[in-house]
Amino acid sequence: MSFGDVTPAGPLFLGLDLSTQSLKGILIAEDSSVVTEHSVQFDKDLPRFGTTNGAISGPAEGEVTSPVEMWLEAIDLLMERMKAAGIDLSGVCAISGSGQQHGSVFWSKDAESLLSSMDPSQSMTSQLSPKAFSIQRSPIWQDSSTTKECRELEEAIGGPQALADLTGSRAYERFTGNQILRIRRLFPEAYAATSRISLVSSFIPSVFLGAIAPIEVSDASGMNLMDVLTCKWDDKLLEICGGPELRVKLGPEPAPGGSILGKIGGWWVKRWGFNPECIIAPFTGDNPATVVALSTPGDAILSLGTSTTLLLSIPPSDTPPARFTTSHLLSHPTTPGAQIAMLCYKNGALAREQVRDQYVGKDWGKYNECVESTQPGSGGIMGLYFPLPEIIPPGVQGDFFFRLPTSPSSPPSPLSPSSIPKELHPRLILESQFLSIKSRISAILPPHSPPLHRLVLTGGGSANQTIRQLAAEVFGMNVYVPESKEAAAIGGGVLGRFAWWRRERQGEGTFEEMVAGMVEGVRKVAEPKGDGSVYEGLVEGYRKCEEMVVRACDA
Ligand SMILES: Nc1ncnc2c1ncn2[C@@H]1O[C@H](COP(=O)(O)OP(=O)(O)O)[C@@H](O)[C@H]1O
Ligand SMILES: O=C(CO)[C@@H](O)[C@H](O)COP(=O)(O)O
Repeated sequence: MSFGDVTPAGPLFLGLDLSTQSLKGILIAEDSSVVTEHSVQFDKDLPRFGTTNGAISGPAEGEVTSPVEMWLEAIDLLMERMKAAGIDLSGVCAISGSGQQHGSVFWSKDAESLLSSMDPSQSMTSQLSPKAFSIQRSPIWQDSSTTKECRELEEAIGGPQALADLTGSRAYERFTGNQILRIRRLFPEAYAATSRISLVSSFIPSVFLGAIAPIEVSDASGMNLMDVLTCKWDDKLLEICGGPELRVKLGPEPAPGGSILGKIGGWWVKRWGFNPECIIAPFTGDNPATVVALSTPGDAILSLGTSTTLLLSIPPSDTPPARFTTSHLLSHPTTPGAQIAMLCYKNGALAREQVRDQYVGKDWGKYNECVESTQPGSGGIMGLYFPLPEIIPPGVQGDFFFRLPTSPSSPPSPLSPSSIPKELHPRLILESQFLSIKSRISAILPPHSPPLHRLVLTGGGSANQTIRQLAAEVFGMNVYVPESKEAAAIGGGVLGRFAWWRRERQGEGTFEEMVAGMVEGVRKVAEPKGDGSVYEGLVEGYRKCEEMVVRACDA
């Protein structure tokens, strides 16, 4: 939806989400209602980069990158599309947003001068790329090439639990500190030529500011470089991953959400008609931004984008929450002392899409018919699908099928893929993906937490009513969705609004005070039928199948 040459009066806030497959731009009003949405799909709209679902695999084993020039060109194109839709950007008071987590951008020594002197008659892409970057293809979260670096980091810091206690996570291949360690080892010249390193979430505000922005606290939690409780860089981790020069390359200590990084650069005012008083606030990771947009105490948020990600808000407490080697704890983007518990799966929407294409054709309608024509529990068959090396459980890859035993003391029996009826696969992947999450939720909830009472879905897959209904059945919760499935971009708009709202109050006020009394922007779309006993009874069976998959992959 977009307005012609009439843009609503009143302050507007632009939220951007630079995710794996696309760049989304959402304009929201002061009450966080959506005014207009636009997007750029990387594969379809920018085919010259040759990405598949926004990424390039290889050449090294496990290597997955995205061209930074593609991200720049997507921003240029998004602005063109918003202008063509008649959006008057002079009403935008603040810009913030989100980026896919863990991805890294390596700026060259010419970057700052190039950023600060862009000619409004030229595109950003033509002026910044490739000269502003010492590495042209940015490692992203789907990369799994840094297992060796992960083990080195854990050993140097005292083991996976010690690293999780310090940073909120054990070492993960996609986490930026391990990516930096690998780049420093394999491409020392490029590393030496790097003046600054950004996350995707600090890369975007840099181009709006015309200067390199600091990394934001919540997204910094996805690097294995920051103390998750103090929100400061940890010198020992920096030394291990990037040497004595890394602190300079990372810039200042991570910036909290709701702060003001500066005003928009002159290039944006002259080329696109932004108000010179428009402020730029720190962007955050797409998942923390989703929490900003949707989180209400007692809600579980499930993002069904390229990654499947479960998010739980953890309020401030006198005792820091436990950290685990099987999940993530992130600092909260807007509330000091609060955190976010996160489970993240690499085989999310693309795995579901692959099952759709392989067994029912490129048609979500047919996919849904298969789900609805098969029974809950799939007649005792379990299917686990990991086309990419998975994060949870770590390192497993391939498709695995089992028949659950009738006796709880017996193990599941492996089945051959050829024995599985084609029409069962759409249900099998949804049930196993959701059962994996269901089997882990209670472990990541802080002790004495109130029971979760709602599941809020977002991301591309949340548009699918069949998936919504199956989620309600598996989790035994009422399912809600926001006005737009682009919660990360909306969260970005809300972050910009928060920075603007605080400036209006001379820097005073909390995020909770700002959102208090706001209309909740979610609606109920599904509720569980029956007593949910089918899926409660399948959790242990799922766990046994997963254990067999881990053993088979370790063999
Ligand atoms: N009707 C649908 N049913 C299930 N999945 C869908 C549907 N529509 C889109 N998707 C999935 O949504 C994914 C894109 O989600 P999105 O949240 O935009 O991704 P990201 O933000 O990670 O780039 C696609 O990979 C696609 O498979
Ligand atoms: O790695 C993670 C979180 O740890 C992923 O959630 C990325 O942040 C990608 O996000 P999407 O493209 O799936 O939105």
